[in-house]
Amino acid sequence: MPKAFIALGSNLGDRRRNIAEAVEKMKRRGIKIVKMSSIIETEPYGYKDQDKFLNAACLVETELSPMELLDVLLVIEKEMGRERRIRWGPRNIDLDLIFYEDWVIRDERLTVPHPDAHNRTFVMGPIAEIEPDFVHPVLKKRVVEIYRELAK
Ligand SMILES: Nc1ncnc2c1ncn2[C@@H]1O[C@H](COP(=O)(O)OP(=O)(O)OP(=O)(O)O)[C@@H](O)[C@H]1O
Ligand SMILES: Nc1nc2c(c(=O)[nH]1)N=C(CO)CN2
Repeated sequence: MPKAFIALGSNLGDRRRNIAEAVEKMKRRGIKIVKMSSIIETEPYGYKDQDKFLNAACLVETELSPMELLDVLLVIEKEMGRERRIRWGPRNIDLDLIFYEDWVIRDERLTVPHPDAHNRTFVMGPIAEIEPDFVHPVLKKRVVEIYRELAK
């Protein structure tokens, strides 16, 4: 079954509960959670004037196509009442599709690998924790190496 990595983030409301709820919702929609990273607290990236985030990542298995998987993630965000206001601003839940197998997708609705993931310690750290040897299909580097370079 195809494998994908999903990054989760929350900086509004009960952050830990929001992450747990999003994971439950993915399971209920038939997405198999193979590995779940630790949940870490991180300083806001991009738009800095906001509260700290909790971030995590999971490795999933799914028969959904990348676009179908994205749609499920967007539905879950919507069900959880997420409102889109500021780019890179506060949110109760953010679900990003980071990798889907070793596919490279450049569609107007979906870019995989996520185009900024390699610049984010809060994405590379959790993925490196669960699957350090996974190779970024564009950069051709292991995620643990990308993470180490970011953390320097
Ligand atoms: N790999 C991806 N994962 C999630 N969304 C994506 C991806 N590639 C493109 N998108 C598109 O991005 C749109 C906006 O996403 P979102 O509001 O979460 O952006 P953001 O969280 O502010 O920024 P970022 O994606 O850089 O974290 C989604 O509706 C989706 O169509
Ligand atoms: N630390 C951290 N910063 C962020 C995050 C996030 O998940 N974690 N998500 C954002 C939305 O794109 C913007 N900034």
